[in-house]
Amino acid sequence: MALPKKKLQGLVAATLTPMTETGEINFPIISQYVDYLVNEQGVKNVFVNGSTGEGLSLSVAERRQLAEEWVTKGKDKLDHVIIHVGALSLKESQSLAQHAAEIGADGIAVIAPFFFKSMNKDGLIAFLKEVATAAPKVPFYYYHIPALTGIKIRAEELLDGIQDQIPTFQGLKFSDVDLLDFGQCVDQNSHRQFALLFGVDEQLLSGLAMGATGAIGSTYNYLGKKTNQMLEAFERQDLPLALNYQFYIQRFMNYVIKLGLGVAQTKAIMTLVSGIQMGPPRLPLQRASEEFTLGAEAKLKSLESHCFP
Ligand SMILES: CC(=O)N[C@@H]([C@@H](O)[C@H](O)[C@H](O)CO)[C@@H](O)CC(=O)C(=O)O
Repeated sequence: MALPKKKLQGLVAATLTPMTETGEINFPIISQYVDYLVNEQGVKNVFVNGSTGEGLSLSVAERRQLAEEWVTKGKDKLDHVIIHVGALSLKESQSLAQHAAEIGADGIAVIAPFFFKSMNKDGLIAFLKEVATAAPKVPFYYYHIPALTGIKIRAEELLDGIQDQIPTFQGLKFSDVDLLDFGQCVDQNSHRQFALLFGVDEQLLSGLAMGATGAIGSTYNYLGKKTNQMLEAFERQDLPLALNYQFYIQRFMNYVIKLGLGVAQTKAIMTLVSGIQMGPPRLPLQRASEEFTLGAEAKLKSLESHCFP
């Protein structure tokens, strides 16, 4: 059975894909990006080519090259580099999984195919199993994000008996607000053998209370430090302080969600906070407006002085 070299826990940044003004991947930025996450945000795990990373908007060749860049530049700095290898084509997904294994990625994750959809567990498991088999020594994570895939198969149902089918299965990325479903996944995981990674950043404290073992999300790129402080407070059972951090994060997220938060806007926020140029998103997404960026900047400044004077 494939076991992670170290248990995947804590925060995992769903990385953005830096792009040049002409829409090409800006590979030289990755090295700086790794150092920023580790040194400024205290985040040592990354999830590459996911939703935030516009993975499904990249070509297979680009996805391979980007995965390689993160593994190479993250060597001896990052604890886990998880590569999302989900695709609509099983063949593409398998070739990305095989490639992830060849370059020494720490794990692979797969989203449910969302054009021709499997309406039942058996079809989805069969697809996931075929992908996992292409990388038989690499820990496998299922990426549950029903709002984007339209696949309504509950995570608790999928998890039930999954390791009998997919021996490399190591955990779940749960990007949904259904805490009943998440709670039932935790309940099934009584021996804590799987990583159950919560994916709704603005509600992470609820996920932790239900038993999340870690979290994957876009905001850990630029709010990793604050979220780590929340995790520490929760660990010490200092709930008032943990709530204070969660409310800080929620106030900001609530503000930007109302303005229309997506990958383009996350790129703008990350550029603002880190100073690293993330560039525009790839079409059909369009870059964030200047008004959005100015608003986000002002909100961050005012929150900083009000919540942590
Ligand atoms: C729908 C979506 O993009 N969800 C994000 C969250 O991190 C999300 O951006 C955050 O909670 C703000 O709403 C992640 O769950 C997605 C993710 O980890 C990924 O990029 O693969």
